[in-house]
Amino acid sequence: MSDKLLSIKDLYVIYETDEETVKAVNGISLEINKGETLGIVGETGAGKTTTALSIMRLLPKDIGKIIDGRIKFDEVDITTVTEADMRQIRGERISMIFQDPMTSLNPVLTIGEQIGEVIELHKNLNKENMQKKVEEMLELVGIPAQRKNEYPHQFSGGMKQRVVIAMALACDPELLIADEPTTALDVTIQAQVLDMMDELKQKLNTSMILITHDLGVVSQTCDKVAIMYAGEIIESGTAEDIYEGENHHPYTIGLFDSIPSLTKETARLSPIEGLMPDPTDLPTGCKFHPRCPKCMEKCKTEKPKDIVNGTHIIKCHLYNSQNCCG
Ligand SMILES: Nc1ncnc2c1ncn2[C@@H]1O[C@H](COP(=O)(O)OP(=O)(O)OP(=O)(O)O)[C@@H](O)[C@H]1O
Ligand code: NI
Repeated sequence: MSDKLLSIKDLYVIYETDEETVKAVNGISLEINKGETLGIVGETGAGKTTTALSIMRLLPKDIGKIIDGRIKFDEVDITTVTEADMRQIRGERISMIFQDPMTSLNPVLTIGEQIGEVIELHKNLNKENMQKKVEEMLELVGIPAQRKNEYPHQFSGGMKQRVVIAMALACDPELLIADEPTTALDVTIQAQVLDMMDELKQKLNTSMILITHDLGVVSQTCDKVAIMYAGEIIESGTAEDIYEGENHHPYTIGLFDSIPSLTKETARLSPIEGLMPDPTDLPTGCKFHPRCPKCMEKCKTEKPKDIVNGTHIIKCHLYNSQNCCG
């Protein structure tokens, strides 16, 4: 049975200007099956949004370039498909919630009008059915249908985010990419929106990519997790591999240590020391070695390979095929 929906193989993406070449994505591979949710986790600048924009083929024109690799969505090769076909895929089969969702709402249109616009683009409905669909979408995200005549400023941040999610789902996409969908919200509202996304995923069987800085955020929602550092996936696996597995990449351990704790008041955040490397001048060997507490001599010169143990993959010299990965 092939229920593979998206597969990315050895993808390399750069941003090229006259002054510099930013190596944003450096050889990532991943797969998502139908109905599955993948979390992509990493610090700022890791290449998460670039990966999402590559799937949508919305990299900034003339600057952002896929220089190698394949992106296959169902049977379509995203890297070579025509712009006309891509336009149809975007919005009809794949939709994306952008990193700054609050700005994706138009202040002068009602919530209902804005959801209606999305539906109109993709579905041929008469006025009455269109209104029904708008109401259905609002209720799906937990907003009473009668609020469709209100304007964005009458909604709280969390409610606006629900509207943005309703718009993204209005075309019944097979894949929803959510780029930091809750970062702008406070912690309680964040949890509510995530719970809702979790429910939607069960109900609609939509595949999802959930992008976040915070390993804690994806734990309840994701089937699989990919951890990105300097444009590479340095560890990936099922949620169980990542949250219960014994062995981890030192960077993943650092991310775990920096999850804010709600329960332990005295717990101090221990963010990973140092900064993400300059993407125009990446370190040799393992890209994490300058920050790695476990750095060995060979990490400075030799690129680590993926060490695979079933579904769990770690790119680190600490492990080899005998002792990985748990
Ligand atoms: N239009 C652009 N031109 C040049 N460099 C860019 C452009 N967009 C992104 N970059 C660079 O590419 C790298 C990857 O950026 P990307 O936005 O994919 O990271 P991210 O993981 O999504 O980070 P964040 O968590 O901050 O959103 C960064 O070094 C970033 O500065
Ligand atoms: Ni981003």
